[in-house]
Amino acid sequence: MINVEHLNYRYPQQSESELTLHDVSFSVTAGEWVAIVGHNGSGKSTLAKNLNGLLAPVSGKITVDGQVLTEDTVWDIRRKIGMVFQNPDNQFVGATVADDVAFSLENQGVPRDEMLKRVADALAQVNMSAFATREPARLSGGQKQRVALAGMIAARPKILILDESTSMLDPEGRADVLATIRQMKADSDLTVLSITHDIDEAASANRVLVVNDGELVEEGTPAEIFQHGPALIKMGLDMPYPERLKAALKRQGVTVPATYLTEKGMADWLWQLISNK
Ligand SMILES: Nc1ncnc2c1ncn2[C@@H]1O[C@H](COP(=O)(O)OP(=O)(O)OP(=O)(O)O)[C@@H](O)[C@H]1O
Repeated sequence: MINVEHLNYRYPQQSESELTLHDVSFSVTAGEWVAIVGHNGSGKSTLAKNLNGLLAPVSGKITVDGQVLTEDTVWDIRRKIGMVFQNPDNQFVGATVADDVAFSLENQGVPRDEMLKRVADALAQVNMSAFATREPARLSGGQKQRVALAGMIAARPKILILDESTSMLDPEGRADVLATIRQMKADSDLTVLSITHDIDEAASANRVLVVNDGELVEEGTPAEIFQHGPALIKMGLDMPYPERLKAALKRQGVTVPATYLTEKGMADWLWQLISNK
């Protein structure tokens, strides 16, 4: 669904010898959920903006749903990609929350009855029905992120790119959004690319890509990547709780399993450890 080959990108004010993205190549198959992690400033947002043509690379090739990204195809490609940014303020166009969620549907020429239904359903999914007639600018950061996501649910893009779009939500809100995305994936063959510092969001992905200083340095399943323990912090991820507990036990001289443990796995292992004493 997404294919990136030898992508190089520099901002106009950078010198010829500098690159913000350096020789980045990866593929995402249809229906896959890929998380992109990396420390602040490593180039993740720049990569996302290259994917939908908001920024044009120095060199390299991007193919989205079989179309090579060029000046001629950029509008077609943008229609297939729904993007939710960390700070959705700049994305709001409607006078009310409902207008805003409806905006892309109007552009797609969706009939009015269906549009109203899709908007109501999308707002219900993100628990924002009560805010339908409010002004988007007056909402809290987390509410804005929910509305931006509702816009994507209603628009039904083939690809959803989330750029730290759960960062302003509390843990419960984040869990709700992840559940909503899982539901969207179950309803259609949605491809998801999520840029995140949140370990639960990364754990929801099929695959994790690690970006460091503009280069793709590693990729693996969440379990493979999480085994890095404390090094995860350098990768821009918060360390998962079982890994933090494992590190603390190891410091106390306890022999801990080398494999990645989920919270349930950790509870089972601890139970066994205590039972054997
Ligand atoms: N508009 C811009 N002009 C010039 N340089 C920029 C611009 N936007 C970002 N950069 C620089 O490009 C590099 C990569 O930034 P980018 O926002 O892509 O990183 P990121 O990994 O998404 O970071 P974060 O996790 O903080 O969002 C940084 O050094 C940043 O300062």
